[in-house]
Amino acid sequence: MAVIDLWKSFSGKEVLRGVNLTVAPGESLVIVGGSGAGKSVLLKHLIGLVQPDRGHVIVDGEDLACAEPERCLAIRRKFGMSFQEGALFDSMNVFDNIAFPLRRHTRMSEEEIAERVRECLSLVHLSGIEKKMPSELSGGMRRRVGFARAIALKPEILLFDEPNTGLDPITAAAIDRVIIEMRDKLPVTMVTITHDMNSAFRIADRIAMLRGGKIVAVAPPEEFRKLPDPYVQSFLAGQPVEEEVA
Ligand SMILES: Nc1ncnc2c1ncn2[C@@H]1O[C@H](COP(=O)(O)OP(=O)(O)OP(=O)(O)O)[C@@H](O)[C@H]1O
Repeated sequence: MAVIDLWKSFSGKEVLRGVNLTVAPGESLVIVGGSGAGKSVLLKHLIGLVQPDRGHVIVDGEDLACAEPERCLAIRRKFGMSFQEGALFDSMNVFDNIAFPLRRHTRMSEEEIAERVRECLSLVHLSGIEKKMPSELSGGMRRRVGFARAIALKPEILLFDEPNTGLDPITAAAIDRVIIEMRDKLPVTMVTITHDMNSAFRIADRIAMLRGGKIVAVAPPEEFRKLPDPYVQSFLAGQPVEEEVA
């Protein structure tokens, strides 16, 4: 997947100002940046939920930004998205939450769906909780059910939006282990946005920093740690800075 010279403004405010980024097949790329840097806006472009003012998002050789609406939907099916805090349907039990995309987008029988739900729950170490309601689950479990739903359709690319927000450090580390396991066990490419540098170092093959509407640094974790850029260093020291977008 590649992002080429992506620009986006909202009401005259430039949020993305020429983002360039490539993600290799099977790689786990983590995008970090201060509050308001445009991480969510960038993530929405990757999945075609937002159209750029200028630039391209290339997925398997196709330009998502130029694709016809039907083609855009087909390309979007290649993605699995894990939203902040799991974003489960509160009125459905765990089984129906994970079965939802399978019932909607495939012709699988209920038996096949049950088998796939079992497989997905097993991958996130939550076997046997099909009948539970989201309200009965802890924050970490809800995230993992969200992951199970995101992988149900066997996506090529998994997007994680702040997978650790609001979790205690131990639960956050457990979530990261599940993400790493998914990367190792599934033929999947991963893009995660986060503020959490501890998490970024655990789950990334490469870390990209978004600042001022551009990617200002991309490096594997160990190299990223040593980058001399003062902004990167203040970020690493746990002092995320408010972005000023004009
Ligand atoms: N639909 C929209 N309309 C207008 N402005 C928007 C819209 N979406 C995002 N923005 C603006 O774009 C900027 C970047 O927002 P974004 O949510 O991408 O930041 P972020 O890096 O994800 O921040 P955080 O880490 O705090 O979630 C913000 O100033 C936000 O107000």
